[in-house]
Amino acid sequence: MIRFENVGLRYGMGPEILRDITFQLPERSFQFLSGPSGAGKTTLLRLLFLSLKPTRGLISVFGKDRSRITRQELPLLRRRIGVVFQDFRLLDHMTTYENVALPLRVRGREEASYRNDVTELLKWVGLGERMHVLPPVLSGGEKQRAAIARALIEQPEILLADEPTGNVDPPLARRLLRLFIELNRLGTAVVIATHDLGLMEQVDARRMILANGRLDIYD
Ligand SMILES: Nc1ncnc2c1ncn2[C@@H]1O[C@H](COP(=O)(O)OP(=O)(O)OP(=O)(O)O)[C@@H](O)[C@H]1O
Repeated sequence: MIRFENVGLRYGMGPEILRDITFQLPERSFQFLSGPSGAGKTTLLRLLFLSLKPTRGLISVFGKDRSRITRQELPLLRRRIGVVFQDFRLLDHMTTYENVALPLRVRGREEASYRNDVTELLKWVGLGERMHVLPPVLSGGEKQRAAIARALIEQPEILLADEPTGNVDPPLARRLLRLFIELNRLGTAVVIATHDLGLMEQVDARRMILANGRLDIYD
């Protein structure tokens, strides 16, 4: 679904953060992305989410050459990729339910057409009882799950999660991981960026390790 060939990235005139990155993200795959702090994990996720352009190399997304994707085409392609950001990016003045429903509302969908889907998804992530509260009242783990639900509401083909277990205790981290595994079983390709070796040991999945700008892949 996504292919990188000899991709390089630098911010402005700075040093090359990513160098000669080559890998594929197959349909229905499950992979971890790891590496020391500052190695470029978030940067690589931003390239996958089409919010950055590579400074060299080729990226192909759903069969399209990244360099030929127009601004008009971006929203439609991004809808096929769900992202859970490190800082959640929930809107504090909207309830959990409204945050999750927002991508659909923005598209002009009638609430009656999605109310059930949003409610079911919130139950699935364990927030059935918390859907009418505002994010500032949620715990870190609850915010995390709300952000996951929002990323999934449009049934993306790929889910990218940046340190999804960064702020939660080990039992909740295991629960989130089970959620990602279940999602993957249902057909979504999952990429989890994490420092957490313990988390990676719990799943037999491909590991992509970034170090010094390069990517090593362990199947
Ligand atoms: N917008 C930006 N402008 C300039 N440099 C940036 C920008 N974003 C990130 N960097 C630099 O790129 C490098 C990689 O950062 P990135 O956030 O991708 O790493 P990371 O592996 O996700 O780190 P962490 O594990 O700490 O989140 C760092 O040296 C960082 O300072």
